[in-house]
Amino acid sequence: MTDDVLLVHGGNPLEGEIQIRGAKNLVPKAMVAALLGQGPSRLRSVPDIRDVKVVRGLLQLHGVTVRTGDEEGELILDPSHVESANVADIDAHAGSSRIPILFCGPLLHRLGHAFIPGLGGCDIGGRPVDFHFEVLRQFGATIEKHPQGTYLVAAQRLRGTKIELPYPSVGATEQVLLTAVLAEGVTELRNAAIEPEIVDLICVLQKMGAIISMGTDRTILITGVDELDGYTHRALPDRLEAASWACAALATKGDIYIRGAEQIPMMTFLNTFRKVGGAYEIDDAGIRFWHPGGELKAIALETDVHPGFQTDWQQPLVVALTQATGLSIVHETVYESRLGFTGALNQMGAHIQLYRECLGGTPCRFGARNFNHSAVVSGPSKLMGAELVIPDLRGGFSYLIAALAAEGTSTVHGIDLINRGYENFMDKLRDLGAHIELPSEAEPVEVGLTA
Ligand SMILES: CC(=O)N[C@H]1[C@@H](OP(=O)(O)OP(=O)(O)OC[C@H]2O[C@@H](n3ccc(=O)[nH]c3=O)[C@H](O)[C@@H]2O)O[C@H](CO)[C@@H](O)[C@@H]1O
Ligand SMILES: C=C(OP(=O)(O)O)C(=O)O
Repeated sequence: MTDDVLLVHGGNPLEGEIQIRGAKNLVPKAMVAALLGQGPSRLRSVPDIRDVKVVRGLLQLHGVTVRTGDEEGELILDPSHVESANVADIDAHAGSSRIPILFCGPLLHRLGHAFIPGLGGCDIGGRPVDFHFEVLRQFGATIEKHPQGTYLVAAQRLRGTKIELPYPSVGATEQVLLTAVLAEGVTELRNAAIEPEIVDLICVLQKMGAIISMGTDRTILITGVDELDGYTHRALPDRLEAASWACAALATKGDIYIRGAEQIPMMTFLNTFRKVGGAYEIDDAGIRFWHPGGELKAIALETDVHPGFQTDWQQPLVVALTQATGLSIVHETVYESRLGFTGALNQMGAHIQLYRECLGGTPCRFGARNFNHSAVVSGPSKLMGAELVIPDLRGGFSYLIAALAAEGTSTVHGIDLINRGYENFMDKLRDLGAHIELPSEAEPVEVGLTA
C-alpha cells in the first residue's frame, strides 16, 4: 500500500503554470456517444485519468476499437464491430465508475439488450439511479435487476416520450439525451440539468446528426433520427479541476496560471472566488488565480445545479474558507453526505461545525431528513500536518490542499483515488513547487497530529 501514500510537506505557496484538458464529466460520456454512430468518432483533449481508462475498457469489451490519434490526447473510437462483441467479462467492471449506466440507451438501440454492472463513483450520498430506470421504462425498455447488475431489453425500437425529472439530475439528463436521439419520434424533457458538460454532450450529438433544441426553462426537445454518424470534437476543459487548483492557490497564498481554463463555464465560481477575496485575471489562453494578500473574507454559500455553485467545487473551497476571517456558511443541496470530509480538516486545526438544518436560507431536499449537510466554518485557522485518509475524489484533492497549506508534514493515504479525475496531479504539484514525496523517496520524517 505504500505506493498509495504521499508525504506532503506544507507551508509553501503553490506558484507557476499548469495545463488542464478535457472535462472528466464530459469525456467519458462523449466516448459512450461514439457507440451511437455508424462510423468512427474522434475525441480530442482527452485527459489521462482513470475514469477514461475504465470507459475505454468497457467500450473495447463491447467491440469498440479505441486507438490514439496523431494529436496528444486524441482518441479514435470505431463502433463497427459492436454487434459481434463478447461481453462475458463485464463483471470485472463492477464498481468502477458512474458511466456504465449511460451505456443503456446506446446498447438498447444497437443490440436490443444491455447488461449494466454495479456502479461506482464517489461515496457522497446514496446516489440512486431510479430516475434513469424510470425514463428508460418510459422509452419502452424492460428492466430486470440482478445481484450482479441490471439487465435491460428493448423488444422494439424505443419511442420518444414526455419526461419530467423530479430533480435536474446530470446523469438522468444524459441518459435521456443518449437514448432519445435514436428513438422514434419526439422526446420532451422537462426539468433537465443544463451543466456545461451537458451542453457539450449535446454539441457532440448534434455533430453526429441529432436534432436537439434547448429551451430557456430547463426543457430539452429531441427529435429522434434513424441513424447517426461519428463525430470530431474537442472536449470542453475541466472547470472542476480548474477550480480545485484555484482553491489551492488561495489556500496556500499562491499564484497559479491555469492554461485551458475558460470563463463562461466558471462564471459562478469566479464570482465566489472574488467574494472570498481571491484575485483572478482572464486571457485568451487561460485564467490566473492568486491570493492578493490581506485577509480572506467569510461568505455564505449554497451549492446547486447549474448555473448555481457546482457541488464539486464545494470541497476544495471549504479548505480555502478555513483561512477566511469570520464565519462562513456552506449549505450543500446536491448531495446529502458531502461534508464528512471536514472531520479530518478539524483534526488539522480547522473549526468546522456540521448541522442537519438547511443553513443559509433556501430549504432543500435534505432539510427534514437528518443529514449533516450544512457547515459553519470559523476562521482563520492555523492548519497542522496530519495523517489523512482520502474519502472521495474532491475530498482527496481538498486534503492535498489542506496539507499544502498546513505547517509540517502530512501523510496522505489513498492518493490513487485522485487519479480518477485529476490528470498527472503529482507532476503538476511538483511543477508548482509543492514539497511532496512518495514514502520510498523520503528521509524519515516527523509526522504531525494523527487522525
Ligand atoms: C460523472 C459525473 O458527471 N458526475 C457528476 C454528476 O453526477 P451524477 O450524474 O451522478 O449526479 P446527479 O446530477 O444525477 O445527482 C444529483 C442528485 O440527484 C439525485 N438522483 C440522481 C439520479 C437518480 O436517478 N436519482 C436521484 O435521486 C442524486 O442522489 C443527487 O442527490 O453530476 C453531479 C452534480 O453536478 C456531479 O457532482 C458529479 O461530478
Ligand atoms: C462526484 C464526482 O464524480 P462521480 O460522479 O464520478 O463520482 C466528482 O467528480 O466530484
